[in-house]
Amino acid sequence: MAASQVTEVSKAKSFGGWQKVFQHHSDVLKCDMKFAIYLPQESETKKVPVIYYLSGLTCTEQNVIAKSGFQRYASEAGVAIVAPDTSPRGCNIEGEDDSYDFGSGAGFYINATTEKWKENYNMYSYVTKELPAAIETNFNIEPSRKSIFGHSMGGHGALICYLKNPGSYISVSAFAPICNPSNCPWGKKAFTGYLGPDEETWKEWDATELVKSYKGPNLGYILIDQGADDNFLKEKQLLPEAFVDACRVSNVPVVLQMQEGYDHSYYFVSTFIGGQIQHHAKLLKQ
Ligand SMILES: N[C@@H](CCC(=O)N[C@@H](CS)C(=O)NCC(=O)O)C(=O)O
Repeated sequence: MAASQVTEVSKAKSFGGWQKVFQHHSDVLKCDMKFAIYLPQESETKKVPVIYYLSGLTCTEQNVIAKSGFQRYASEAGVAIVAPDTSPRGCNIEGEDDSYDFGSGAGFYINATTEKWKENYNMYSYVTKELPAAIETNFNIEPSRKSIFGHSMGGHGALICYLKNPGSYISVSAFAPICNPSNCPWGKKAFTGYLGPDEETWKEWDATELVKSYKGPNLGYILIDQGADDNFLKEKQLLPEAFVDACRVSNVPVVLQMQEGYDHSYYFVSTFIGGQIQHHAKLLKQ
């Protein structure tokens, strides 16, 4: 079955629009995938802009739709929000379910090159090409008006999708992104597994490296919210200062909002998701 053939799994009315989940077969991941889409009421009568949301480690498409309360803000702004799963599922790769930070639930939104993972672990192609094509075929979406954001591993995913496709996404933002995976334990483990030990090959998948040579347009600024009491910040998994320093060097506008007292959880994401959606909506509707 083609990826554009989607089957509805669930639907619930929310703030005048619909929170739906669909399933389809992904050719680039060679497995069945679920994704969530929130369709605001406007989409019943006209094409609406879309914001892709990439989730963090251990998540499926369910976490953000159940925990962040984003539907209120998406409805007010008249934008659709698409939330894919975080990795291929059930591929029968030895060890795929052994750890929370590698394999299932931890696709890192890159294309793997190592023998063991490259058949299935192509989340970058999935979220930048195959999924948008399926969304544009099936829903009332304006293809040229899309933005991207995400949390933690997904915040980094959003940054690399934006930086590797100049002009494709109107804006990007992130919650507590893993900013410099080549230099943190989560990233080193994932990149060694998916890309192999040659760190030179990691650079094209690391936002802090990519921004150093970014020459594309910036309609707005890159917006990052980071909890100041986030344990993963203290453990040096996130390294936002490395990303901000690299942006300064290449003159890419960035705003890092340190949020006093907040941790890494969905209590933090739900507090600031309204602000990030409004940031995107303003640029998407210009
Ligand atoms: N389970 C991991 C942490 C995983 C984690 O914090 N995941 C975040 C994204 S990086 C998340 O969104 N978890 C799911 C949730 O809170 O609903 C640990 O205990 O160290």
